[in-house]
Amino acid sequence: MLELVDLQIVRQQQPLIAPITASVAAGQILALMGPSGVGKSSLLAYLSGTLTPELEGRGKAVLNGNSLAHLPPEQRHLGLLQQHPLLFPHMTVAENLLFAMPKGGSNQQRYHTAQQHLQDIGLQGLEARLPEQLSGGQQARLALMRTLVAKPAALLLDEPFSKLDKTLRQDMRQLVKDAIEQAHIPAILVTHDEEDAQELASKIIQLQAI
Ligand SMILES: Nc1ncnc2c1ncn2[C@@H]1O[C@H](COP(=O)(O)OP(=O)(O)OP(=O)(O)O)[C@@H](O)[C@H]1O
Repeated sequence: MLELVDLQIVRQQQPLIAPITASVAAGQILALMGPSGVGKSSLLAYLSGTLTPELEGRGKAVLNGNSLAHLPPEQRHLGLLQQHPLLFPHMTVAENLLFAMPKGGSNQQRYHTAQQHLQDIGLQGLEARLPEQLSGGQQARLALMRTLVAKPAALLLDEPFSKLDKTLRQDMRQLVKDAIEQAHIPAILVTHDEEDAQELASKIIQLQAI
């Protein structure tokens, strides 16, 4: 469960948005919508501990009983998916997954598990390729899987479908929805797309500028 209490983004002592309060249960998605520049990405950055120093976050975020503000970013266990797939360009498809997978077990076992994950996202046989040798849709699926194998406690999705065409977008939506339900973790989706929000989210918040 992820609870947000009076979250706000502030620039030079001036709040940019009206405070938001919401809770997101495991397996569910909260969508944040609102005009460009209102502060949607900044809210996600505040949660993940990567907010630019020019901006300040206020309010409380509690993930499974732990206040995020009390944890350094690397201990928050948040998975982040963005518009541009986050993949190491010099690593193969398999290496990208193996890097993110929990350590332990034999190399052979780990490689076998990675292969199964690749099969789940239709990338079987592409283990040895570099990310640049994948299509946009394949990269998006690999970036999603790479985030999930790290077993995040919650997912932050910042316009993750906006680079995909209509059909791929539909496929990715379904994949993300199923993955969040299966991993049983809460997620926040930032989007400009009404359809994304309607199809995925159990709750939609329109951020209001002030
Ligand atoms: N480094 C910075 N210094 C000062 N202001 C910044 C900085 N980065 C972002 N901002 C401002 O913070 C506000 C919120 O930006 P943010 O990217 O969170 O908006 P957004 O709602 O995600 O926009 P979009 O929908 O266009 O992606 C904007 O007004 C932006 O100009």
